[in-house]
Amino acid sequence: MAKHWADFQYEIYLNGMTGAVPRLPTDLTRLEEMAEQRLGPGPVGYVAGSAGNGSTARANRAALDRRRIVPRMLRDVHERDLSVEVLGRPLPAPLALAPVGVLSIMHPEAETAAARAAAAQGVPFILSSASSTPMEQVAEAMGDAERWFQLYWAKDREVTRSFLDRAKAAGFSALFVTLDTPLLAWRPRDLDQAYLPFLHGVGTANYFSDPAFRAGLAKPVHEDPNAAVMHFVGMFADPAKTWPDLEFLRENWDGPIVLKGVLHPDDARRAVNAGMDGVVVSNHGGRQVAGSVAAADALPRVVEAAGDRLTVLFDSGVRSGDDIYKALALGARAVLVGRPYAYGLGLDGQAGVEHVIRCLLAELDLTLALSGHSGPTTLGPDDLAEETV
Ligand SMILES: Cc1cc2nc3c(=O)[nH]c(=O)nc-3n(C[C@H](O)[C@H](O)[C@H](O)COP(=O)(O)O)c2cc1C
Ligand SMILES: CC(C)CC(=O)C(=O)O
Repeated sequence: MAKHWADFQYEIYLNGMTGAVPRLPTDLTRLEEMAEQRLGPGPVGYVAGSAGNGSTARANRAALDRRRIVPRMLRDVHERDLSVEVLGRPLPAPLALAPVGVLSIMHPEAETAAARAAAAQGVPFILSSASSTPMEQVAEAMGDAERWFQLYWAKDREVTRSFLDRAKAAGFSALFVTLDTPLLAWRPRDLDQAYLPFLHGVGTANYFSDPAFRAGLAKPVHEDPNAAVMHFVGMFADPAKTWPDLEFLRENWDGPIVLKGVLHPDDARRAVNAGMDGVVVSNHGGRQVAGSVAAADALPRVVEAAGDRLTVLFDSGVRSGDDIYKALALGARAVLVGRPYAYGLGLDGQAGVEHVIRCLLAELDLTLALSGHSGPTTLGPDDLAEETV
């Protein structure tokens, strides 16, 4: 019998018999405020912030909230199984941790703690190129657990080649290429505090440890760390890239390649033509294009364009199990979650990230069961109604 993630609720109640209550809230929307009180406005502002006046991030939430679940009754849900296949891999649940850069601003154990949490719960961890921990260290902490690598497609081809080689050698099985960040967006919350984490003693050790990256520096990192950061800022992404450039990645990566940040159905068709394996329908959690379409509103059209030719994943605004349910009903195979686990990490390290994963999946399990589904595979658009205000 598959694991029932919902059992977490009775574990919490039973622990309560000895006076223990969860160290973190089980409504994950409360984490941001707690994290800000504990960790201060700079780091939490960076994590919480978004592009422009925040309208994209708000639209992400509104698009999920506007869709309502239409539960079905009397459908035998006593045995449930949340497992799905993603990119040819069996996963225990339709969830992965999104790539989030420089996690050392949240916790000293940074990506290592988050990756351990993912491994402990059986959820894939997507490591950011901009990790504050070298990818080999993160991989070692994960044993043989499922890990995927997110690529910022650098201007310097040798850095990209080096990252791909390192990721392969470190056992990352899939490549997520982020397309929506050819430049860093206008982010007022960071600009108003003049806070860019890379310049606050954090650096991005994943680049700084890379021989091809270091070869481009005039001075060693320790002699001029700010110059190294500015070199990173100038080269980590390449606004000159176009669709034919994907051939280079296809030639240099044997495993699945997923394009992250696709919102237009024509771009999904282009992904198919370029031989890609999947897309993440995402607007980067509202952090890139101010005024962008909400990710959940873009999802159905991308799903339709992809047909069965691409694995369609989803992120941007997911804060609860019912949000995951809605994204799956709109056609996503699985979802990624970003900020909630970053706050969990900041507040309680590995245990905090595990708490976030367990809350999301317990709530998903219960939402499915209470709505008449024994697993994600039977969900469809008919399980949702759209509120018109
Ligand atoms: C602090 C922070 C850093 C991020 N860094 C990266 C990154 O390095 N690479 C990337 O592809 N996406 C990055 N993202 C975007 C996430 O992968 C994901 O698309 C987004 O967080 C999803 O929205 P959510 O935070 O509402 O769940 C970052 C997001 C945040 C909040
Ligand atoms: C710009 C990156 C290095 C990090 C990122 O993706 C983000 O802050 O959203």
